[in-house]
Amino acid sequence: MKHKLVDLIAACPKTELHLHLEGSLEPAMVFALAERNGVILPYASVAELQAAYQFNNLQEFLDVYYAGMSVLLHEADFYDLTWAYLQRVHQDGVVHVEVFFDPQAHLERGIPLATQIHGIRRALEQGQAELGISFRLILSFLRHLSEESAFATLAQAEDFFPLIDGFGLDSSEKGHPPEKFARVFARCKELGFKITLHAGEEGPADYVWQALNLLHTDRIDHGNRSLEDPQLIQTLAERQMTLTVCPLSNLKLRVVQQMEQHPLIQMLDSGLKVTINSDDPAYFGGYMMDNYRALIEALPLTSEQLHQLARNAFTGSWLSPEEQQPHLEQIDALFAAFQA
Ligand code: HPA
Ligand SMILES: [Zn+2]
Repeated sequence: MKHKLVDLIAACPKTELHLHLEGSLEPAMVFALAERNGVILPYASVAELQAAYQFNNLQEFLDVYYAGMSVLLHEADFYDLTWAYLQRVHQDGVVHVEVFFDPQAHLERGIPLATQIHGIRRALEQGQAELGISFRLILSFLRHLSEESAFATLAQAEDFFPLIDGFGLDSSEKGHPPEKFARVFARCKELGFKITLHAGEEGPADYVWQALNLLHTDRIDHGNRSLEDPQLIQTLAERQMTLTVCPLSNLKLRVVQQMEQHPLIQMLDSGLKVTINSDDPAYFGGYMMDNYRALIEALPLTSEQLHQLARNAFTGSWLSPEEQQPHLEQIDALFAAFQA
């Protein structure tokens, strides 16, 4: 039975709404780019690097994540990274992606924004043309840095506004609440951009409240700790706020202790609009279908719940209703055929 549900979701068109491009940097590519760019790595082999992928919390992961991206120097590196990701998720039936990149982490290393954006966009446009994968690109601010740094990055991004679809907030959550960035995100919204904020991954439910009511976010990334606050659950459900949940990430970063304990079904039963995403697939053990497979294995998910998850990914995306429609029709037809 479970394998039939896996086959069903595999056949569906899927969208990924929570993906850090730098988190799709596979160990083999770290080594290939290190060699190409003459970067000396503190690891002797792919296996040794992979052995470092044991995390007790978000910060332990972030330390390895920022170290890993030190091999990204040239436009071609950002292109190769993004193109490898698109080719990989094409195999998983992903037809639309809304991906983050972390420009401050590269600017700090002296990599110009133009280098980053042109490499990423070249791959995204090729993915649209050759793989039929539509996309949105989200510039994410690092919350462990200051709001001034975010404002400076926004100023640098001005020349590239036509190439950017929205702004995000990621990195070390605890001690860096959304309110720290209230002014810069107000400016992003004034400029007409969508925003999506990591909140309630490790940080408290109050950070999710701030993201909603103070920053007027268009989406919540993770949001797991919302479940600690019944009033917040009700508000998120009433507003049909999209939550981008990342099951394998949650397991690897110990947001949940076992996949069997993942609160996904509780979230669905509470009326929350949740979606399935891979976050940093090179570090957390898998891409889109690996996340679905792990959930289907561990939880008593019904086909109705999977249908809801598949639809939420599109209705929670920044595609127009007209762009969503054919994908939703295809999903509905696949589930109707399954249930018949
Ligand atoms: O899961 C994450 N949380 C916060 N920051 C991040 N940066 C990359 N991945 C993550
Ligand atoms: Zn994330």
